[in-house]
Amino acid sequence: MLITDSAITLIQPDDWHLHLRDEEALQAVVAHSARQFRRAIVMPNLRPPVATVQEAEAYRERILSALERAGSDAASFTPLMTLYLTANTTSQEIALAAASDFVHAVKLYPAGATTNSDAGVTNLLDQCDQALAAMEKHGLPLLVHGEVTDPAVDLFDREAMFIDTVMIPLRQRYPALKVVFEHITTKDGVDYVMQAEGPIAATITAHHLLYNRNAIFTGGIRPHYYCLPVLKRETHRQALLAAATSESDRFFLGTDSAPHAKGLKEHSCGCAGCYTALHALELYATAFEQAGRLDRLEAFASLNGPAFYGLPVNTETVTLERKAFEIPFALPYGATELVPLAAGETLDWSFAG
Ligand SMILES: NC(=O)N[C@@H](CC(=O)O)C(=O)O
Ligand SMILES: [Zn+2]
Ligand SMILES: [Zn+2]
Repeated sequence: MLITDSAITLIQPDDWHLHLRDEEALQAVVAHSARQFRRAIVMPNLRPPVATVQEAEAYRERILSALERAGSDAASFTPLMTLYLTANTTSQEIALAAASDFVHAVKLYPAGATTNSDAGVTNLLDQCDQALAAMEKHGLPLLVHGEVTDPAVDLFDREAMFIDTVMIPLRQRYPALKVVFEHITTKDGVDYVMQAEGPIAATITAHHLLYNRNAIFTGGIRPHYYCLPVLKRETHRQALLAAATSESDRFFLGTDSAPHAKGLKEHSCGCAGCYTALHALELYATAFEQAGRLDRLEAFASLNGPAFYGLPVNTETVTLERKAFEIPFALPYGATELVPLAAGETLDWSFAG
């Protein structure tokens, strides 16, 4: 990694948690991720979900075709596919996934926890024993949206509650299962991942490193800062920043870039998700610089993820220049528009390729 007053050059990063959607939405966003990242773990929460290896293969083809249509070099971006865990996921399907060279993980959505999670699992340990045992056996990681869905539990406590009621019993029953605690948002999540035994890691988004929950309510309600798990208080943001910039190799980059049409965000019941694929590395660099730890960006963005997934580190490098980047107010999104996170604001870093 090379850091000067005017630029940072690092091994090309990967995005270990990304929503690419499908059809015209996919077409609108895929080139943004391919511009900055070499690979991305692609979330399977389509409608209907990507639940089988065959469906993942077809989705992968659609992603590669969209890239070509967007004029990107399809060989320069590798979508790493995931399966959506359901009560019907069989151990045979897990074996097929593990044997394939393009499915890299299985995603747990607790039913009702987030966007397109209604096909998800209502009771993980009761419903998914065969699949989890097979994943543990084959070394296929489980990616977890770690929030309980009990409406009686306060929205801001759902991640902490998940650790005690699901994560700990899950990892007791399957101690060799590789688990990624996705988009962690709390000090509780950080503390758990830091001290837990066995194969566990966590992704952290740029928005959870940059903002606390006040961002959702600054001078009025700001739907483009609403995502799940929801932004938390400042003490939690500080814990996330400390973890991301720490010596621990258990934390890595996952944007959770989650596009929703402008009209569905600015709505009486607005969708959860922040769009960051356009300017992901600029946002992460801003957060790491604020912490005075730009020197830790490469490990977080480019080294820790491949190590956990057992994949090679990328060979290309990318450069960020210290040059103002004005975030557009809106981007084309099929027949509608997409509002990127922090639209209209200016960042100190620009991606230079
Ligand atoms: N993060 C979000 O707020 N939304 C994601 C789903 C998810 O990752 O939970 C989406 O698909 O829109
Ligand atoms: Zn999620
Ligand atoms: Zn997500």
